[in-house]
Formats: sequence, C-alpha cells, structure tokens
Amino acid sequence: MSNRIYVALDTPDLAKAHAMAGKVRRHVGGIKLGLEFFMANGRPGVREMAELGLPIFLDLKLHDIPNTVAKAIMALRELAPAILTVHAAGGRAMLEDAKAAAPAGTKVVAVTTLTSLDGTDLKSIGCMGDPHEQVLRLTELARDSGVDGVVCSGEEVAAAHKFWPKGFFVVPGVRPANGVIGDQKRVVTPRAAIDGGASILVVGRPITQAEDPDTAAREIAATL
Ligand SMILES: O=C(O)c1cc(=O)[nH]c(=O)n1[C@@H]1O[C@H](COP(=O)(O)O)[C@@H](O)[C@H]1O
Repeated sequence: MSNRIYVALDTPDLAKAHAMAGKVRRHVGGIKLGLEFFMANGRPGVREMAELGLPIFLDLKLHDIPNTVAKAIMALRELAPAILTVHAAGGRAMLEDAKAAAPAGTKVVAVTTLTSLDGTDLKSIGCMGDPHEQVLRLTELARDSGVDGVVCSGEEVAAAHKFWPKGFFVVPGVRPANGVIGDQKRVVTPRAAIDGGASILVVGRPITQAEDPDTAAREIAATL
C-alpha cells in the first residue's frame, strides 16, 4: 500500500465525516469508521462513505460470545470492509468464528490491549503482567485462531511482528513528536511505528483536530 495512514473519522456526524475525508483524501490510504459513527449512521452511513473510493476500516471492536459475534459480522457482510476489528480477549472460539463469518476480502484484526491502558490499568482489571506481555500473549492467540492480524501500540509492534512475521499489524495511538497525547497512554511517533513493523497506522485527532487537516496528513505521510 502506498499510503499507510488510515484517518480515524471519530464523529457521529455523517456530513462532517464526509467533509473531513474529502479534505484529507489525497494524503491518506483509507478511512477508519468507529463506534461513534456506526451508532449514529449504521450501514447506510458506511455505504455512503465507501462511495469516496477509499478502503474502509470498520472498527467496531466486537466482543461477545462466538455465536453473537459471528452473526453480527454476517449482518455486516454486504459492506465488505477492508478491515474489521474484534477484541482478542473474546477468546479463541470467538476469533475463529469471527474470521469464518467475515467476507473473504476482509482482514479481521484482533485488538490486544487498548493503547489507552497502561500496566496499572491492566492490574486493576485483573490482568497479570505488563502491556508488553499481554500483547504478545494475545498476538499468539490471534495467530493461532486464524485471524489476519492484531491491533497493538507502537511500543509492542516490533516484538509482535518478530513473533508473527506474516501478521497484519494495525498501530493506533501514534503522535507526531510534541503532539497532544490526550487519553492515549502507549504512544510512539508514526515513523517509529512503521520502523517497528506496523502494516498501517490509525491517526485521528492529530489530523482531524489540526487547523489544516490536509497539511497535517501530508506532513505525517512525509515522515514515513
Ligand atoms: O482499534 C483501534 O483503532 C484502536 C485501538 C486502540 O488500542 N487504541 C485506539 O486508539 N484505537 C482507535 O484509534 C483511534 C485513535 O485516535 P486518536 O487518538 O485521535 O489518534 C481511535 O479511533 C480509537 O478508537
């Protein structure tokens, strides 16, 4: 892929998402639509965004019993997104059924440990070990379950990629040097994430909240 940036259009407003995508489309490789967007606009909204002609990453982070996740993915089949997320913590059977339910051309990627969590957060939800160990444990589970790849932070991507060279690695929580970090906790620069082996980067606010989103996207793309 020539441009590995997926811009996260985190808004419930279809018109705003459309306008933002139009502004930055020359400097991104795809569009990520998440929960906010999907709750407000559903499948018709995704279809409308797909008309822009950029690949769609549908980030719904599905996490439920295997039957429910598989049926939810079947309900999304007609959208045939390029990428779809589920939570690795749903376990092996859920991951296997998610992959089986997805269209052949859709990459199913498993979220390992949210980039908004650090070691203290993991302890508070009963996870032993640090984020690095947890990401590697769930990367092994994802690989063995037959999904296409994982979502992890740039801090772990090199180790996860070394462990699974053929995996597809999605890295969110990237920030240009001196960028505003906000609610993210495990953050690296876009360049560091690519050097670590990221297949694609998810970039939201550093582009969408910039005074000039097109220039922000172009400047990030230039660092890759
Ligand atoms: O699956 C994701 O895309 C994701 C996983 C994760 O661990 N952390 C994470 O931030 N994301 C998403 O990546 C985007 C990051 O947005 P910014 O922090 O604004 O760049 C958001 O749309 C999040 O939902």
